[in-house]
Amino acid sequence: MDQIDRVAGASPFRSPAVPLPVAPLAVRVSSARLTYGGDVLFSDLTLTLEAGRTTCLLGPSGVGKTTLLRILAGLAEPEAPTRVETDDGLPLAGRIAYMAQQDLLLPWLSVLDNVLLGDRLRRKRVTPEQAARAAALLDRVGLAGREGDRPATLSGGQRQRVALARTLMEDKPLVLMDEPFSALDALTRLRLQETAAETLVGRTVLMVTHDPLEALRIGDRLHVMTGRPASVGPALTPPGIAPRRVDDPALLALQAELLRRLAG
Ligand SMILES: Nc1ncnc2c1ncn2[C@@H]1O[C@H](COP(=O)(O)OP(=O)(O)OP(=O)(O)O)[C@@H](O)[C@H]1O
Repeated sequence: MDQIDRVAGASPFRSPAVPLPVAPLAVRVSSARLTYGGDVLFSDLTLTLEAGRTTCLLGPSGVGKTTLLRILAGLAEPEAPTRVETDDGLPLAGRIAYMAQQDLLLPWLSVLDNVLLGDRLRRKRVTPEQAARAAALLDRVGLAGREGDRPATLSGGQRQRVALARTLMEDKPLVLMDEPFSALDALTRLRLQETAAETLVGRTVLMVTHDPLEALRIGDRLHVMTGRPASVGPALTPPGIAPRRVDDPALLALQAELLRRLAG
């Protein structure tokens, strides 16, 4: 219980969240259609991401959650009449931070340089302020002191934390995360849910997860995706502000409802 109380309270990582000035952005995917080899994965699927809110997407393995995320990221090509729209009418390109299921760290770069990868790819000079922010994020994900190490010397969970720090480092209004905490032990997972919730305040986030309690802790809108062709069910909206306590009775009641929806 002590440990649960601790993770339900203040974050044990030392550095404060780094507030980033981005305007909230609402995004809507509608009439989405995608087929793989004649198999209709989804047809006429709609999902709305409210501005500045965290939407969690759950559903059975293989239903199409990653594919939907990849459509938003511009990495999968949907078919007509799919529409991806933003409330400011501007394209999404260049305004997305994407954390894939695989950590996608570059093995020849240090941990710190992997966190700074976005700026490197944009060929921008890394300022001392950015390097300090990257180091602070590594501290927040529990990797202080590992800045100079290569990814190969880290465990799977540590690599996933570097990928999370890299995603949090990106100053983007839309953040897409595909099972970002799946490789972590239970307590680290709870702590990093808090770090993500605190650091992503004000961003529009879509997070895929298989963990109902995780979705209830940090999601504002929870959707279950089911069926073939798949559809996205109505939102479940946990009360209060993320990160919510794991022992909140309201969350436990909603968890039962979520499991019912997952069971179909
Ligand atoms: N590039 C591809 N070519 C052909 N089929 C694909 C491709 N990508 C995904 N699929 C198929 O589409 C379906 C949905 O895959 P997707 O990865 O989106 O599911 P998911 O819900 O994210 O699953 P999981 O929870 O296991 O990650 C699966 O049947 C998968 O085999």
